[in-house]
Amino acid sequence: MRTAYDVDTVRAAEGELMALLPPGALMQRAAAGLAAACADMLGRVYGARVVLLVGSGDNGGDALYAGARLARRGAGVGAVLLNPDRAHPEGLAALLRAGGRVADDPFEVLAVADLVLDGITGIGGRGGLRPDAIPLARAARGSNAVVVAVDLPSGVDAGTGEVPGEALRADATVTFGAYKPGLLIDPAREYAGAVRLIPIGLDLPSVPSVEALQHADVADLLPTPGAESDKYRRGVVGIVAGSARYPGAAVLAVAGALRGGAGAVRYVGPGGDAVIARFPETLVSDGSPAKAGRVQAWVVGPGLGDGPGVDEVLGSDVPVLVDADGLRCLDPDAVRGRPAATLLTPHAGEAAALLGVPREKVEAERLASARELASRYGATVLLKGSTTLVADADGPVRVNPTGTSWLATAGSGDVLSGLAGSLLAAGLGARDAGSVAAYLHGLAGRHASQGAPATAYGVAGAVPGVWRDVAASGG
Ligand SMILES: NC(=O)C1=CN([C@@H]2O[C@H](COP(=O)(O)OP(=O)(O)OC[C@H]3O[C@@H](n4cnc5c(N)ncnc54)[C@H](OP(=O)(O)O)[C@@H]3O)[C@@H](O)[C@H]2O)[C@@H](O)CC1
Ligand SMILES: [K+]
Repeated sequence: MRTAYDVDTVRAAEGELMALLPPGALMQRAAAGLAAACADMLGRVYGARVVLLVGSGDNGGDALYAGARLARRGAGVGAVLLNPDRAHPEGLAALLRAGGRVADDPFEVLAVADLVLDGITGIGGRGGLRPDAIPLARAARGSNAVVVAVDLPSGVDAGTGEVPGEALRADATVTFGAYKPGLLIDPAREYAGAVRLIPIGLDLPSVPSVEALQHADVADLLPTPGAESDKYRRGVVGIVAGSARYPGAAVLAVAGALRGGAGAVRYVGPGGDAVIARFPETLVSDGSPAKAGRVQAWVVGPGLGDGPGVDEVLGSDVPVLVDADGLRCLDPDAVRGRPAATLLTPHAGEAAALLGVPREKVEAERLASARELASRYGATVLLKGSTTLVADADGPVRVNPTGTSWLATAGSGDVLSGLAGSLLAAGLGARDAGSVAAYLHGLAGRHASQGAPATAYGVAGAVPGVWRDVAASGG
């Protein structure tokens, strides 16, 4: 599991550790790791041209000490001090002692740099880059240098992944002690590039604020049929989807559900013929969900239009996944009062409609939006996007690391809802079902596309191969 901690938690752990160590020791650990990472990226340190962008806090101190280490190995290091009176004094002294210097003309040195270290702000930064820093960040980005962010790309919000103004775009970020949520959640994540974590000995709590499943975690969660399992014990998932206008959604949701580990898939709705034509193993009916037979979880909504079924399914006593058209007119009290789990799977536009805010606000504030929805509805919320989030009202939010922009294709969400519903029916809790489904779906999207456009049907078809790969990595 990859874990990320909010700023207060990191600072508290830092405080505890600093009390046990000689002054400055922690910053030296950070700077040593940072300098080593820069040396790796440079290949050859001797003769390399390194520029430090130095703000007024300890983030700038890290950059100065790392610059001193690189200068001692023969790099030409120039520091651009955004606020000369407040640059970290010991760090600056160390740089000058090692042969580094303060740059006279920032743009001149940036134009010829091999590597730029962004030490403008780290976890203490507030409110995006300030006007004096913006041209420097742009010049760094516009140069041929490798741009390395110290702890975080300056200008992004460490705790939320929000980017309140302009921020520096890095090729890589070297972060200390723990990932911060902003390194995993868009839009900030996009600014970080490849992230490298330098352990500095922080003692962090067992519960993070954000976590990302890795292959082995997913392998442990995948349902596997026992020797005694029959189709009913493996779980039956019911799909209420499709309409005369959108029959394909029914096929795609069923396609996802058949790949998700449930023992059987019941389909309820007007798309039965299309479903059977593709998937003869589906149990189809066109009456009401209650008459379709027992299921262990329901999926309701993909391509449903104004079709019936949402209220009836929400009135059942099994886990329910609500997607797409099912999310329109959702009554918070009806969801909150349910005796079993509810998993809502909106994209940003649907989440915005549920929250009564513009879509842009949800896209800019993904973590807060997912949490707010989860809290209003007393449900688990899977907010789709390039970094899909799965949130409950409290507890760690899961962020999916496998997404690909090729998944932004028609019908892809229908496959995801079927897949997640099937995992619910197989017995996974809503958070696990949502995050495992997002993980497999993201990988399946990558496999199906191989760098070219993929179809939703192709994504569903790629799930078994991905499942096998992931399962093979389990312990
Ligand atoms: N935690 C750990 O375990 C370890 C932490 N370490 C390091 O310390 C870093 C945190 O250092 P920090 O607390 O000094 O804050 P930091 O990020 O340098 O910024 C604050 C300064 O910036 C200013 N400022 C604010 N907003 C701004 C803006 N938008 N644009 C420009 N300036 C802005 C603000 O001053 P202001 O101008 O607002 O008065 C203040 O002076 C952390 O990220 C890591 O790198 C490691 O060394 C060791 C282990
Ligand atoms: K930084």
